[in-house]
Amino acid sequence: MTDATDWLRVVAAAVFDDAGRVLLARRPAHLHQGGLWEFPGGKVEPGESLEQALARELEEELGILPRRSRPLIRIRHAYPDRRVELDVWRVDAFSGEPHGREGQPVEWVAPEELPEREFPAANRPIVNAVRLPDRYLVTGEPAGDPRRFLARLDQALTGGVRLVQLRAKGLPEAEYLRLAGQAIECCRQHGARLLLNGPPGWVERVGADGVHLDSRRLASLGQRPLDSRYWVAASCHDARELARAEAIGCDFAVLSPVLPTASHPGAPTLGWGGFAELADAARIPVYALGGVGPADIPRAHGHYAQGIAAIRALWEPVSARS
Ligand SMILES: Nc1nc2c([nH]c(=O)n2[C@@H]2O[C@H](COP(=O)(O)OP(=O)(O)OP(=O)(O)O)[C@@H](O)[C@H]2O)c(=O)[nH]1
Ligand SMILES: [Mg+2]
Repeated sequence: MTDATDWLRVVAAAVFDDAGRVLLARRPAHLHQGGLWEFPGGKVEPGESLEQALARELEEELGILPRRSRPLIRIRHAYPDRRVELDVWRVDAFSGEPHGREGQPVEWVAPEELPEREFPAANRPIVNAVRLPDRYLVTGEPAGDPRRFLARLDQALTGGVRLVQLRAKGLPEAEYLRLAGQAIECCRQHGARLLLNGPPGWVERVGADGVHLDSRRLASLGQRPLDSRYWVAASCHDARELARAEAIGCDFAVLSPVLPTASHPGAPTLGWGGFAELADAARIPVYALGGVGPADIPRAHGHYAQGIAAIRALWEPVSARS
């Protein structure tokens, strides 16, 4: 028996196919959390590295060998009868043909359909991590002709951005809402999601995909402002704000500043070490923001981040990049 005070170390995998679907397995009815869907995986054995445990479990349960994998999220969850530390990896290439080697049903599922499945309680943040991309664009302030702003947005989306926060603190309400409508249309054309950095009530009015709460709104809310069909994200700067974002049921957070930025010279920064400590302890996916760009994505993944969030590094016109 496991000592009740111990954390049971588990590795699990979000295995993706070339069509972007993820592989689920159904837990046998007699096991812990039986009958629910899960990401294939199992207990780490003594002396095993996480990568070794991942390769062994995927071979035992699915008959595949991971060829390209990276950390996705680490979540600790206390069930009434056991406490698990789930190290979830994203597997983007593998050899072999996956099948339920232990007789368990397996199924390829599109990420957007995951919310309809029933998972163990620990899996809510994992499902969000699977559904979220590795970069989150925060728009620069619109200035002048909105057509220039929309052209830039289109350029970022063409470059692969799939999640956008419309941040335009300087615009009056009517102009913000008009721009939001146009930005949503632009995002739709690329299959991307748009979150409003504004009052949650605006989201349904313009048909956005969710809300991004700044620190002030996060502090003022006692509960999640929108239902689970929408994304709810929050800007955090320390453990207290992250705890608040989790407590009100946010889907993910952005934690900053990781590194010094041109917009806040001399401001104290977390550094990657400080970031990793907070992101690891968080129970929701966390993006790294502040002085980081797409080139930092692998490093972010090595520090418990979902990926990077950026204004400058994702928003500059391509021609202006060196
Ligand atoms: N594999 C997997 N386990 C999960 C998930 N979510 C979750 O809470 N768990 C919990 O993590 C633990 C995983 O153990 P497991 O039963 O898969 O272990 P295993 O493959 O080594 O099984 P075995 O001990 O029967 O050989 C269980 O307590 C399970 O409830 C998930 O998505 N995937
Ligand atoms: Mg298992």
